[in-house]
Amino acid sequence: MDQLQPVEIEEYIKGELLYTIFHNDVEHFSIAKVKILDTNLNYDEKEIVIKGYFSQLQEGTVYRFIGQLEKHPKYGQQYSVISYQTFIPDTKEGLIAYLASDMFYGIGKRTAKKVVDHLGESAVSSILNNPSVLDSVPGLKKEAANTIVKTLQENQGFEHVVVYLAKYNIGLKMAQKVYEQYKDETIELLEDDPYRLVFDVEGFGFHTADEIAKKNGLSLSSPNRIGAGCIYILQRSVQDGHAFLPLNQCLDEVSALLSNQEYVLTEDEIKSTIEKLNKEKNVILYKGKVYLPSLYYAEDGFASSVKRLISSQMDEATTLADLMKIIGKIEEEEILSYGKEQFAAIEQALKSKLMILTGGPGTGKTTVIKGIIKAYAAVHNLSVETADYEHKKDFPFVLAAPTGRAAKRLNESTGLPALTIHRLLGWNGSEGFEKNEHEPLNGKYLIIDEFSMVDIWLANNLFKAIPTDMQVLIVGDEDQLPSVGPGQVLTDLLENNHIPKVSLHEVYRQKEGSKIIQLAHSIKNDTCSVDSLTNDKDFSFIACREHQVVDVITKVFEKAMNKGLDVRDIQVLAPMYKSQAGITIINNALQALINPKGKGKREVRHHDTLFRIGDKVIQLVNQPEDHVYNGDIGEVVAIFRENENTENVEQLVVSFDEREVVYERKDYDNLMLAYCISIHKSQGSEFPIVILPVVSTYNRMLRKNLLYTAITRGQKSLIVCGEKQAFLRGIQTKDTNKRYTSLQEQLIERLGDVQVSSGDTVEEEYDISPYDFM
Ligand SMILES: Nc1ncnc2c1ncn2[C@@H]1O[C@H](COP(=O)(O)OP(=O)(O)OP(=O)(O)O)[C@@H](O)[C@H]1O
Repeated sequence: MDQLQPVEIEEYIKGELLYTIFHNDVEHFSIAKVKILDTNLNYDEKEIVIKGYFSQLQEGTVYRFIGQLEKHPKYGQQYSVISYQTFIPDTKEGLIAYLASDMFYGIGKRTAKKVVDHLGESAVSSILNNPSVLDSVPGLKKEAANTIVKTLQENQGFEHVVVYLAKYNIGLKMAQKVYEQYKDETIELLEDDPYRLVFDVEGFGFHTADEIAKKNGLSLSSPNRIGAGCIYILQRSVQDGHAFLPLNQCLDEVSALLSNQEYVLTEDEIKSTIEKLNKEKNVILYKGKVYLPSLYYAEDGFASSVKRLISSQMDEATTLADLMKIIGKIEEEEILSYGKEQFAAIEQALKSKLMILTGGPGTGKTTVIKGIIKAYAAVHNLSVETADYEHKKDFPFVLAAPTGRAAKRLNESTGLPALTIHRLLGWNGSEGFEKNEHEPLNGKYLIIDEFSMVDIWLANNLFKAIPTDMQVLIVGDEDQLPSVGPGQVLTDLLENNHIPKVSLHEVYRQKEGSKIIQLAHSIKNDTCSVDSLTNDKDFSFIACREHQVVDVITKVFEKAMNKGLDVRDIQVLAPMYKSQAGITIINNALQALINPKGKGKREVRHHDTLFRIGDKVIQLVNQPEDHVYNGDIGEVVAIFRENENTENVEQLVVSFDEREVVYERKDYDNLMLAYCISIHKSQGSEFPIVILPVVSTYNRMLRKNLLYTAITRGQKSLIVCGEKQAFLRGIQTKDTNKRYTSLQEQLIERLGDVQVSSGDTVEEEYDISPYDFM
C-alpha cells in the first residue's frame, strides 16, 4: 500500500503591528510586538513578539507573517518570520481605510474612496500591475496618483521579492541583499536571468539560481548558466585553498556540474564561455589557468611588491667586523651565545630588504627576532624604547601577526608593541584597508610572525602598504597548517632562490628537557615512532577508545580542579565537530563540569548552544569595529535582559583580555563555546596545557601538519588521549591536497633578472664567532 504523504500546511499569523521593539538600520533586523487577528498556530495569547529581517514595518498596518514559533527560555514563544506581506484589506471599507492611512502621505479618506469606488476591491493589484489605471479615476490629482503608486511599489516591491524567494528557501536576509541590489527590477531579473545573481550578490548560490531558472523554463544551455557554473566552480576551489584551476580541470568540473542524463555540455561550449568571461574580466584565463580576478591580481600584486622591495637600494651595509662587535655586545647583554644559524640569521636580516626566518619550535626564532631588533637599532643608532618616541608612529619597529593571540605573544616575547595585520593596515570591514600604496605604513623595520597563516589576499594588501625604504622580516614554520584563505604564500616564497632565507634547525628548548619539542621535531623530521610517545614530565599519552575520550578529558579536568589549577590554562584541541569524541560533545561535557547551571547564574540559549556567565568562548569571525578577531578567546561576563539596557535588546558581554565586547542575539553566531576548539582555530595561539584527543574516527582529518600544529600549541604540558596507532598513522600521512597557486611562477617571472641588493642567500656554514673580533 502506498504511504500517505503528510500535507504541509503553511503556518501564518495575521496581525496588526503594535510597536517596534528593536530595529537595526544596517541589517534591517527588527523585533516587534504584534496583535494577533488570525492564525492557524496552536497559540492562545492575543499578542506575540515577532523577529526577522524587514525593510520597513509600519505601526498600525496589518501583515500576514509566515514563519515558525520558537521557544525562548526566558521570554517564551516568539515568532521567527521567514516571509511576510502587507495584508491588503478585501472589503471596500477596509481598503479605503488602508489607502487613507499614514502610510500614504497626503491621501485622505475622500481621495481613497474615489480610487476604491472606481477600481473596486482589487484596486491594489490593478494599480501594481498597471499604474496608469489611476488616470481613469475621476477627479484624482496627478500628485495623489503618484503618491499611491510610489508607496505601493515601495512596500509591495520588497514583499514580492521576499515571497518569491521564500519559495526557494531563501530567507529574509538574502532577500534584503538581492532587493538592495536590483530594487524594482528584482523579480524581472530573477525570472529572466537568475544566474546574474551568482556574479552580483555575494553568497547567492549557483544551485538556487539553477532552481529558479528551471522553474521558469530557461534553457540548460544558456551561456549565462555556463558562466555562473564556472564562477561557482572557481569559488568552490577557493574554499579548498586554490588560487586558480587548471583549464582542463575547470572544464571537467563545470561539465560535471552542469550536465545531466538528458543534457551533456560540450567542452567547446564551456571553453568559449570561459573565453567570454575572460573578455568581460569576470575570470582571468592566463597560460592555461583560470582565476577569479581577485586572486589573479593578488598574486600579481604581491609578486610585484616583492620585486619592488628586494630590488630597491639598501643603506650602506655595515662591515662584518662591526656587526660582529654589535652582536657580541648583544650576546653579553642577553647572556647567551648565538648558534651559527642564529648568527647567520641576524647578519642576513640586517643586510636584506626582505628575509624569511623559518624554524620549528624552540629553535630560537624569538631569540633571533630580539637580536635583529637590537642589532638594527645599534647599526642605525636608534632607541628600542617606545617612551623615547614622542609620536607612536615614529617608532621604527613594526611588529604584527595574523591573529590577536599571536600578536599578543609577539608583544610579550619582545616587549615591543605588536598588532594584528588587519589592525596594522586599518581594516574597516567593507571599506577595506586604510593603509595601501598611497597611504603606506610608518616605520623602518617590519616583522611579521606566523606568516604561514597569511593568505594571498592579505599578503598582497600588506605588501602594497610597505614603503620601499622599509626592511621586512617574515617569520614562520612551513610545517604548520597552511592559511585558511587561498594560497600558500610562505611555501611559495621559500621556493624562490632570490629571496634571502635562513632556516633554524638546532633546538634550544630541547636542552631544557622538553618532550613536547622533541616530539614536534621528530614529527617534522619523520622520525617519530611508538617509542617517541612514552610519558615524560611534560607529556603523557592516555590510551582510550573513541567512546571513552569525553570521560578521560573530564577526569583530567576534575583532577586539575582538585589540584587547584586554573582550568583556563587547559585547552582541548580536536580536529572535528561531530563524532562521539567531537568538539561539540566535549564542549557540552566540560561546560557541565566547569561552569554548571547555578542559581541566579544567567544563561541564554542560541540554537543548540547554551551560553552561561563564566563560559569560555571563542570568536569565529573578524569583527574589526570591536577589535575582536577570528580565534580570540574570551569569557562571558554578563547577560542583560531587554528591559535592562537603553537599547531594549538582550545583550551578552564577553571579555577578551581587557576589552569587553557586547553581542546582540543576531551576533551570537559569531561565538562558540571554547573549552574545546578546532586545531585549525588554534593556529597562531599557544596554551600552557593542551589536551589532544586522537582516535581513528578522525582518520579523514588526521594529517602530519594538523597534528604538528596541535602539539606545538602546548607550552608546558601536552596530554594526548586516544589511540597510538591513529596518532602514528596521522603523522605519517602527508597533506596531498596540493593547492594550485602560481605565485612561484609570478616570482620567477619578476625576480629572474633581479640583482638582490643584499647579496646572496645564506647557505654557507658560519665558522666565525663574534668573540673572534672582540
Ligand atoms: N643561542 C641560544 N643559547 C641559549 N639559549 C637559547 C639560544 N637560543 C634560544 N635559546 C633559548 O631557547 C628557548 C627557545 O627559544 P625561542 O623562544 O627563541 O624559540 P622559538 O623558535 O621562538 O620557539 P617557539 O616557536 O616555540 O616560540 C628559549 O628559552 C631561549 O632563551
